[in-house]
Amino acid sequence: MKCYPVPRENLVLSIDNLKDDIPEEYLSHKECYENVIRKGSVLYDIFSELSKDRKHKAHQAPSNAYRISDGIMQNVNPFLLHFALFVPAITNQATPEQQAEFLKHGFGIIGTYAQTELGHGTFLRGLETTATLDLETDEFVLNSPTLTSYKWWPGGLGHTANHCVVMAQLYVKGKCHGPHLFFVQIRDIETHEPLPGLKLGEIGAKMGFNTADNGFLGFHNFRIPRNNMLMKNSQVLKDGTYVESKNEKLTYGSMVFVRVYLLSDMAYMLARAATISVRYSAVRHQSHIKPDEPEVQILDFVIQQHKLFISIATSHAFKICGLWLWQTYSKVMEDIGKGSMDRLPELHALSCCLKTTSTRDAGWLIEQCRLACGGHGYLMSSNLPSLYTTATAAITYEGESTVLLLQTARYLIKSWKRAMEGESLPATVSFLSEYFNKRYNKWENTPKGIVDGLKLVVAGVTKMCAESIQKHVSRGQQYEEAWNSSSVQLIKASEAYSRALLCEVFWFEVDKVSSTLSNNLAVVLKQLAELYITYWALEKRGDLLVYTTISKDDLDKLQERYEELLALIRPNAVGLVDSFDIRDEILCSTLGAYDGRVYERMMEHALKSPLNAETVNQSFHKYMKPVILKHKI
Ligand SMILES: CCCCCCCCCCCCCCCCCCCC(=O)SCCNC(=O)CCNC(=O)[C@H](O)C(C)(C)COP(=O)(O)OP(=O)(O)OC[C@H]1O[C@@H](n2cnc3c(N)ncnc32)[C@H](O)[C@@H]1OP(=O)(O)O
Ligand SMILES: Cc1cc2nc3c(=O)[nH]c(=O)nc-3n(C[C@H](O)[C@H](O)[C@H](O)COP(=O)(O)OP(=O)(O)OC[C@H]3O[C@@H](n4cnc5c(N)ncnc54)[C@H](O)[C@@H]3O)c2cc1C
Repeated sequence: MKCYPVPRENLVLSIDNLKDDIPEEYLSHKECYENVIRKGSVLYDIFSELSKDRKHKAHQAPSNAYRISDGIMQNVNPFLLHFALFVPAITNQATPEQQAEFLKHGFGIIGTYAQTELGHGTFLRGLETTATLDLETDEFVLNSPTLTSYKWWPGGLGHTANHCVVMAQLYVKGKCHGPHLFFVQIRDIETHEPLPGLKLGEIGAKMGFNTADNGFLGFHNFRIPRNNMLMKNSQVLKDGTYVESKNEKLTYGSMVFVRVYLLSDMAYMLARAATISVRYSAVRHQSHIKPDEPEVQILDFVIQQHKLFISIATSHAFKICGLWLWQTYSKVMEDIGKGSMDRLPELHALSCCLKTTSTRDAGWLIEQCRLACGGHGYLMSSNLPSLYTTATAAITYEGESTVLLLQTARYLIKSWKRAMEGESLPATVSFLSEYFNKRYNKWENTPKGIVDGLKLVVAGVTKMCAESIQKHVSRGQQYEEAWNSSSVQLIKASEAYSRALLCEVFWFEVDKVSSTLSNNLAVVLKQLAELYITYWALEKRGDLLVYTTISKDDLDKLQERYEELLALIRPNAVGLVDSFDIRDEILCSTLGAYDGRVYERMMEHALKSPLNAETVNQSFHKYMKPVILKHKI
């Protein structure tokens, strides 16, 4: 076995057979997959060696290896689900004995997380795949009773994984106990052939994520040992006794893990887009500001700064909030390990709204970065289109955004009711109890004043939702109907909550560490945090006018301060994206390379197009010429 030393960027990126002769965009769907498996297998080999001396920890922060693969597999790593969900699901949901058994082959197995079905993605209690206990043989029999019950979407399922964790409805002695997780081998380790009783395949081309190998899987009387049900939280004994979990939602823990991660993931996606677009904007000269002076860097247009600097600030906001949320997650997981689940609802609510806001913001901000680069941003070689399609997939996967915001709203409404009954609330929602005391406080045009104002918006909108639900109930609707009738406002409450959280955590975490930083760094970080908060105060000025005492004059002053901040950040803009420290081989962009040789790189890349291999394409003689000659006058 060829052994690699600990991979560092320069080592991994120096491995020759990890480079592409032909840009990925010129390969077929099948060639793309084969190419990414070729490269992914080299990386998988390196990580396997690296990880041999490390036990699979339940919740390990993403190593920078995850980032290196971004440069090598510009689209998506088909092994990603193995690391992102398959292993965490086992370490999070299986007993220690099961973990030892299922993970004994280490990286000898490649897994995925098979939960979504053709007919159900959001409503997990509606999943149709069944796992029925056979007492006589001490096995579960897995079945896909309908076409809609086929697993559909799991990454790596089509042709890569040989194992998966399957979410299926547990049936014991004729009784359904709801969705549970099962460890299932789906392909022969040696031949990679699908095991008998399975129908496996790939779901076809997508708008992006095309090397993720998302697949489908159908079961026909497929048998697994009873011990293959992940039994950390609930158990099925040999005699068929079902032992309930202390909290049935613990089964959903793997999804919380990824949602928490995605905040940091989006920070990195945005850092790449900001690096590309800001560097390009420093190179690109176009038009004049003063008619009698040369064409300017487009970065000198204030509106260009308005489009781009929010992405720099947002990347830092997501990074800092991602660390904060990760610490919360780790603490809650530790508490659960000690038997306390008190903070699980709070963690679920936080992860739902922050995952949604970070993925949505990453999507539209990356698109804004692309548009700010004009036509050249539309080239695949800029890497902005791929960043966009990869980031926006996250708005849907791991919990569709609308659905997750409604989950957070559920928590806000519960918290509001507790606040109105005088109960004490967790720190992340305690502001709800202070609404009536602070509603008419004098507005302060400071970052803290804005954060307080955004919290008043959350409380005010939540109050309005609670009143709306009550109104519908008093008119005869059931609670669930009243909830549905109020859902437009409920989404608004969650969105406001998420924004207030991001502003608060960003500002106070930066403020907290600023005394430990060099003065220059502290100044610039605070400028970014203030820019972020002021940007969103201006974006949400309508809500602030309704729920706080902010005045038109205050808003005018905020607009002035915002424009001052753009000017203050302008001299450091290129330095700020350089400080993301993303090397060219990972940035993969003709527009964003560190040396600024944009036009030369664009031409070099264009000449790699297969169409440029000859001056006259054969289609001229085969198709065009006969028509031209026929109609030639
Ligand atoms: C090469 C080296 C790599 C190294 C990598 C390292 C890791 C990097 C990872 C980061 C990148 C990740 C990239 C991933 C790529 C793609 C992955 C995509 C995977 C998927 O998409 S998996 C499938 C995801 N599917 C979902 O999220 C489904 C969403 N639906 C649900 O969650 C539930 O159905 C829903 C909507 C919550 C409703 O469930 P239901 O049972 O109906 O719940 P109720 O609404 O009735 O509420 C009941 C009650 O339960 C609470 N609840 C619900 N969910 C949870 C939860 N997850 N945790 C805790 N509590 C939960 C809810 O709050 C309610 O509580 P009440 O007290 O209010 O009753
Ligand atoms: C790129 C990608 C990778 C994926 N990888 C995986 C994977 O590895 N493993 C896996 O198991 N799954 C995976 N998924 C599936 C993903 O988790 C689901 O697509 C997601 O959970 C949404 O479910 P759905 O697509 O069935 O949409 P549905 O649940 O059908 O929702 C469709 C729309 O209906 C509305 N809606 C649904 N429920 C409600 C509600 N309660 N209230 C209000 N509106 C509602 C929402 O607007 C929603 O957008 C992946 C998906 C994508 C796009």
